[in-house]
Amino acid sequence: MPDTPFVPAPVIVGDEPGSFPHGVLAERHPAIVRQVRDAFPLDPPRRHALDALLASCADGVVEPLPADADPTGRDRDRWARWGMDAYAGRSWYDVPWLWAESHFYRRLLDAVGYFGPGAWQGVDPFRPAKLAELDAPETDQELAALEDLDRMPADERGRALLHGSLWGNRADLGFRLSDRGTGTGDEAAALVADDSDALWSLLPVPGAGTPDGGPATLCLVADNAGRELVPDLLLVSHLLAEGRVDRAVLHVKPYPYYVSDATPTDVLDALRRLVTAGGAAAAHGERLWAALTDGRVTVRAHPFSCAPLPYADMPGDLRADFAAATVTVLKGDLNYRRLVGDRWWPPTTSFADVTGYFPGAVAALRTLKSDVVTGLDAKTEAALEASGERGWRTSGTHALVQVRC
Ligand SMILES: O=P(O)(O)OC[C@H]1O[C@](O)(CO)[C@@H](O)[C@@H]1O
Repeated sequence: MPDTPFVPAPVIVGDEPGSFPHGVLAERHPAIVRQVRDAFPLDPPRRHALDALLASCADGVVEPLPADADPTGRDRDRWARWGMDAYAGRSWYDVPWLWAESHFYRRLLDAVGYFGPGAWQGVDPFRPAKLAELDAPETDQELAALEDLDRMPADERGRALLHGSLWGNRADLGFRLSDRGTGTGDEAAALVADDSDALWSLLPVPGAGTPDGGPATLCLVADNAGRELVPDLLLVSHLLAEGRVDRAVLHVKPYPYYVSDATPTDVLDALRRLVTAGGAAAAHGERLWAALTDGRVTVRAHPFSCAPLPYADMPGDLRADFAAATVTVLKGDLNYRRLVGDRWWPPTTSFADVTGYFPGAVAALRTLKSDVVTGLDAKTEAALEASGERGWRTSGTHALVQVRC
């Protein structure tokens, strides 16, 4: 914990035209609604509901969830606890951006009938795009590259797979057998912070023992399905194979979220993709299949994974899960925003300080796709600002590995 309390920076809201958050609310969300409307032969009630959401995105206010928002009413209660009463009736642009974005996805699922009853219950509106990504020829190529990876020394292979998982967050598997993939070329230069040595030291090979001498458990809080989840699974498989972890808990979303976020169904799709790929990819898939079967790997879809709140507000059972892990690795931009708080932190704000509340060791693997960043040294920040690259915070061209032990 920090010795001196730090002053939280302002929470990000999307009220400034021309800003990145404003663009997401004003342009990206309507585009997502149109994409979903075009992807399915939805019936008139659902098309009207999507049109109403489109109108609301343009100039509307946050509305309470309808009485039939979910069959049990439990999700409605959760949203009440998560701030609905405070934000209902206010403009999407005036409430915390994280809250507004998360709520948008909840409304979208309502509009398409995801929570039922009816034929559309449980139909993931983003599934066609997720499956197309898994079936893309690029995925074949990336899985084929695993054959060469298998011939590398284990440490090098581990680093390549870590970078694959990291850059997979840009939907770009990074374990290609080039300088980029192994982190010694362009992609290494694109790292604005790199604590990967600290991460490896938390998960030593057997014999060196875990820091507390007990079995090593990895919590991996996944982000996107498809071409991010595949390298995440490969990394877990590698860590199991090397004995660096004995168990892994994979946290995914309980329902479709932020377009491509992974759900339990997406885990099964990715696993099947590996198992049926043949060669080295299938060996990874089979290892994971066995580990799921005997309980060394478990999948959790905690409701808080779709909460519009920072992890600082996590409930006790989730806190206990993370506390029991040797290290919790959070993937992606959204998880990073929730980990450090979706705030206008000065980039040199200490990552250790802002994550001091998190139970146990924590690592972030993220490409930068929003304004939030912490833990940069002053030299790196100055170089990025001087580079003239306006989008370094938001374009996904830069990445970070940050660890708080
Ligand atoms: O998939 P990731 O890495 O979590 O990124 C999602 C990011 O995309 C956005 O939804 C829009 O760019 C951000 O708000 C969010 O942080």
